[in-house]
Amino acid sequence: MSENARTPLADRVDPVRDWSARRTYRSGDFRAEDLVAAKAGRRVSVVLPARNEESTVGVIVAALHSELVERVPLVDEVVVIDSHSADRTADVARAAGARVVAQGDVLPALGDVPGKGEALWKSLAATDGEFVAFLDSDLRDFDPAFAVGLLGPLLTDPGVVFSKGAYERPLDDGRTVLPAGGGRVTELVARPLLATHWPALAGFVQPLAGEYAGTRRALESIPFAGAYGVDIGILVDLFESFGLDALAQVDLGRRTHRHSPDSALAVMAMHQHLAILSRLRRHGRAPDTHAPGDTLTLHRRDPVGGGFHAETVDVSPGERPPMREMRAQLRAGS
Ligand SMILES: O=c1ccn([C@@H]2O[C@H](COP(=O)(O)OP(=O)(O)O)[C@@H](O)[C@H]2O)c(=O)[nH]1
Ligand SMILES: O=C(O)[C@@H](COP(=O)(O)O)O[C@H]1O[C@H](CO)[C@@H](O)[C@H](O)[C@H]1O
Repeated sequence: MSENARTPLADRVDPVRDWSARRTYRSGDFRAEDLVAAKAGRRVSVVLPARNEESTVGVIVAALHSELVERVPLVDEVVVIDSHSADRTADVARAAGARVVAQGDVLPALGDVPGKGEALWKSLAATDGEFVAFLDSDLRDFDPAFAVGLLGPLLTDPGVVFSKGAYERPLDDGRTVLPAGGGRVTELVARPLLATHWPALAGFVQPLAGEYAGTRRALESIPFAGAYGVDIGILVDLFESFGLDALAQVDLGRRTHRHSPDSALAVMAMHQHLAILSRLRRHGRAPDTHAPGDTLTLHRRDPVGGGFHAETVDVSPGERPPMREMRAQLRAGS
C-alpha cells in the first residue's frame, strides 16, 4: 500500500490540488501593456474558427482589433478560419479587421475535412505567431481580457506551454439565461472521461473550453483530433508530452455562447469518446482489437406512423498528424 494510501485523505499530497493552486491564474493578473514588454518582439496570433457565426464574429474581431492590435500592440494578427460557412461570416469578419482564410484553401493538397479540428489544425499553417490563441466565434459577451488572460502565463513563464480558459457557463435556453448549466458535454462526458483515464487533469475547470493558447512549438508537436474531439485531444496530448506543470488555466469569469441542440451534442459527445480512445490506444492503455463505431443512430417518435424514426449519422472525425511532421514531409516533397 502506498504511503499516500496510508495517510488520511485530508493529509494526503494531492497533486491536482497543488497544481490548481500553482497554475490557476486570473485574467486580471495581467495587463496588455505589460505583456507587450514581456512579448519582447515575439509574434502573437489569435485564431477564431468560425462556421456560420455572422451574428457574433464581427463584434469579437472588432474588440480584439481595436483593443489588442491598435491600442495596445499585443496581438500581431487576428485570423478567422472560415470553416465552410453558409452565411456572411467571412465578409463580417473581414470588415471588422480580421484576415479571413477559407479552411479549404489551406494546404489544399492535403484535402479538407469538415469540423473544428481541421479548422484549428490548418490555422497553424495559416498563421506565424510564436504564440497562438484560439477563441470561439460564437461568444456573446466577449472581452479582450479573455485573450490577455490566456496569453499572460505563456508570455511571463517560460515553463508554461499552454493555458486554458476557466469560467462559469450560464445556459441560455432561448427563453431565459440560467446562471449555470452550460457545458453539457463537459459535465456529462468529458469530465467523467478524464476522471476515468486522466485523473491528473481533474483540476481543469473547463476541459472543453474553446478559449486556449499555446506556444507554436508545443501545438505543432501533437496531432489534432478531428471535429469536436480537438479540444480534449490537445489537452491530453500536451499533458502527456510536457507534463501537468507546463499547463495552466486562467479564470476568465463568465462565458456565454450559442448552444447546440441535444442531437448535435450527442455527436459531439461521441467525438470526445473517439478522441480519448485514440489516445488510450496510442499510450498502450486500450486494446487495438476492433475498429470503433463510426456512426450514431438517433431515434425520435414518428408522428405519422406512431413508431420511431431512426436517423443514422456518420461520426468519423479523423485526426491530423503533428503539423511539424507535415511541414517536414512537405519540405521533403513526399
Ligand atoms: O465545423 C466546425 C464547427 C465549429 N466551428 C467553430 O468552433 C467553435 C466551437 O463550435 P460550436 O460553437 O459549434 O461548439 P459549442 O461551443 O457549441 O460546443 C465555434 O467558433 C464554431 O464556429 C468550426 O470552425 N468548424
Ligand atoms: O463544453 C461543452 O459541453 C460544449 C457545449 O456547451 P453548451 O452545453 O452548449 O454550453 O462546448 C464546448 O465543447 C466543444 C467541444 O470540445 C468545444 O469545441 C467548444 O468550444 C466548447 O464550447
